[in-house]
Amino acid sequence: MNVFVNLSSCFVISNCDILWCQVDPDEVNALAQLMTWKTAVANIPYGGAKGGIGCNPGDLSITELERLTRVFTQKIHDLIGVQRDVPAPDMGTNSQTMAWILDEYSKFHGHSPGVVTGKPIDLGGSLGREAATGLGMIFAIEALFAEYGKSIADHTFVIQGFGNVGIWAAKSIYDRGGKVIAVSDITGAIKNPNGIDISTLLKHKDNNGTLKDFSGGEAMDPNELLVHECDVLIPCALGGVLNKENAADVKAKFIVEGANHPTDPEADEILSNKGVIILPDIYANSGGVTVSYFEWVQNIQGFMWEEEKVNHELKKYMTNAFQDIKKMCKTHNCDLRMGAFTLGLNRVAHATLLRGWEA
Ligand SMILES: NC(=O)C1=CN([C@@H]2O[C@H](COP(=O)(O)OP(=O)(O)OC[C@H]3O[C@@H](n4cnc5c(N)ncnc54)[C@H](OP(=O)(O)O)[C@@H]3O)[C@@H](O)[C@H]2O)C=CC1
Ligand SMILES: O=C(O)CCC(=O)C(=O)O
Repeated sequence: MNVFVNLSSCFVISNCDILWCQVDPDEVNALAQLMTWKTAVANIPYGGAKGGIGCNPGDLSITELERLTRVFTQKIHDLIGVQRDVPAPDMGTNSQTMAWILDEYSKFHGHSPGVVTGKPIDLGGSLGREAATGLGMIFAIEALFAEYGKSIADHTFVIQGFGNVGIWAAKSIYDRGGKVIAVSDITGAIKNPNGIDISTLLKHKDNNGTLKDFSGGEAMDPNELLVHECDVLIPCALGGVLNKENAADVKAKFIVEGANHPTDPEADEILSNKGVIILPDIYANSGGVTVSYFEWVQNIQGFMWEEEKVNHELKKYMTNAFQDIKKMCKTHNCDLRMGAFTLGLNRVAHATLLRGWEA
């Protein structure tokens, strides 16, 4: 098994999200960098980091996963800390993983709820964290659609990935009257041009662990999903899924990057030339780390916020970040991805200069 961790340097405290999936050091390095720009765009006092283990959690028993997580924590416990680096869940990890990290870390350093975020509520987790990345994306889409006088209910959506991010995005779209017309997980894809009943699909996935054989939709080729006719495409699974092989065939008018780096640079150019509007990952999926920051603040305060307050603050951060990105786009006459990177880089550069680290 290939076990590694990459923790990047930070201004205040970095945020080391933990992936249990197929990973390699270059990819984790790139993801750590993305976190740095993401936390700057979100305007929260974190840097960026990422750690991962190359494994398929689906192949491991619960006790194997626990042992793996505890050994991983034994290797990194001196690198993380409430005021140093705060791990959070990412692909293939969840609140249970965070509970094991917290417990193992606490054996070395004493009980420290603030050392991880995305943990179970009963161990000091934040209300609203589980939904935060998906819901944050919805606030991002609403901020974008407000520019066109449109709403979620006017649009059709296709979602790749039905895990933490995909599920909460689908639920939030469904609750607002939007039509999710196709979704996929690792086992396959389903479509329904009239809109999938997401609450029934969730029960099906809970009971069967897969989208397969769902009676409220028709099976479709998962490779077709990304180029399926729709208004908004939301990749919420792997990186690099939009590439030069399929970008020209994408029919969506908007892409909202729930996954990290789902669009490779060649695809980005092809899609931009086609006039597709992309809400970039470092903004679109920043709701997760934003509520992780709220969780850490609550742990330090020793005070739990109501879910309404968490969601209200999340909406404020997502809306403010969108306005800040738009200002960059206007100033530099650029698209949203360039606007978001410029915003993030400028904030990091400004903080660097203030600290006297001028080269
Ligand atoms: N969790 C978070 O807060 C954040 C996550 N992200 C990013 O969002 C993405 C998803 O993360 P998250 O939801 O947490 O991960 P999860 O592990 O909860 O879910 C991943 C989903 O992707 C599906 N999947 C895996 N491989 C494929 C494939 N080849 N084709 C289609 N679907 C596939 C899985 O299928 P199955 O259900 O069958 O296993 C699962 O539904 C990742 O890129 C992650 O880095 C970004 C910001 C925050
Ligand atoms: O910090 C978090 O809560 C997780 C965020 C995350 O995994 C990401 O933004 O890629």
